[in-house]
Amino acid sequence: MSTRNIVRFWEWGKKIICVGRNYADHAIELKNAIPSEPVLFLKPPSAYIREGSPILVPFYTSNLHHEVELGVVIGKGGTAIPQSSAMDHVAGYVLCLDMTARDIQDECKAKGLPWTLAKAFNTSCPISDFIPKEKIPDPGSINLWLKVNDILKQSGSTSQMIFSIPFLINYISEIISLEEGDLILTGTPKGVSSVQEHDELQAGIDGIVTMTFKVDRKS
Ligand SMILES: CC(=O)CC(=O)C(=O)O
Ligand SMILES: [Mg+2]
Repeated sequence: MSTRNIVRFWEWGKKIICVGRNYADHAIELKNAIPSEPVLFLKPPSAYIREGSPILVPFYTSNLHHEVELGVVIGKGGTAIPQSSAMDHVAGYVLCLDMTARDIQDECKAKGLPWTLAKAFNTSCPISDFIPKEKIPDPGSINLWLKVNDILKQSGSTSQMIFSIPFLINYISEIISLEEGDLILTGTPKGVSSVQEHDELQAGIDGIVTMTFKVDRKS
């Protein structure tokens, strides 16, 4: 691993690779088929925000959704990384929100267009502090939750993921080489819902981290 400080990986401008429909209960709530292979899409590094900065509602949506997800921070790059050594490439984790303009995503799906406008806008990837790998010995068995204005909306265990973290690292790195500082969003459990200007989103991983973000509209 390099001497760069991985705890500020979001400043490096590396890739954000997102996995969709990785929890059957979420695929079902949106009436999507349960995938037999991972569904992948990308966000640009300009999507990152940290606590203290607001989530900005894009002007073109009237249905912005939260999706709480475990993010995997890559510490050592590679291509076609075998599942057996995949966890050696992980530096740590972050809690992430995959903010999604659901109305636009539905339109894109209907027209067979990519999800860029729905998923990749500025502020669409709020993240927590970096969590070193040692703090989560079993990332396949942690509980993620999200509240909107103190009301619990999402609560799910990473044990419900269809594709495990080693499987995803292998699958993604066969297609897109992974680099130090890349982030993989591993999908969201059920309970996604609409957020409005002035809402407060609080999310956490039980016993590990919490984070809070306000929703605002660009003036
Ligand atoms: C339907 C989606 O938006 C897929 C997605 O991002 C997920 O986490 O699942
Ligand atoms: Mg998602």
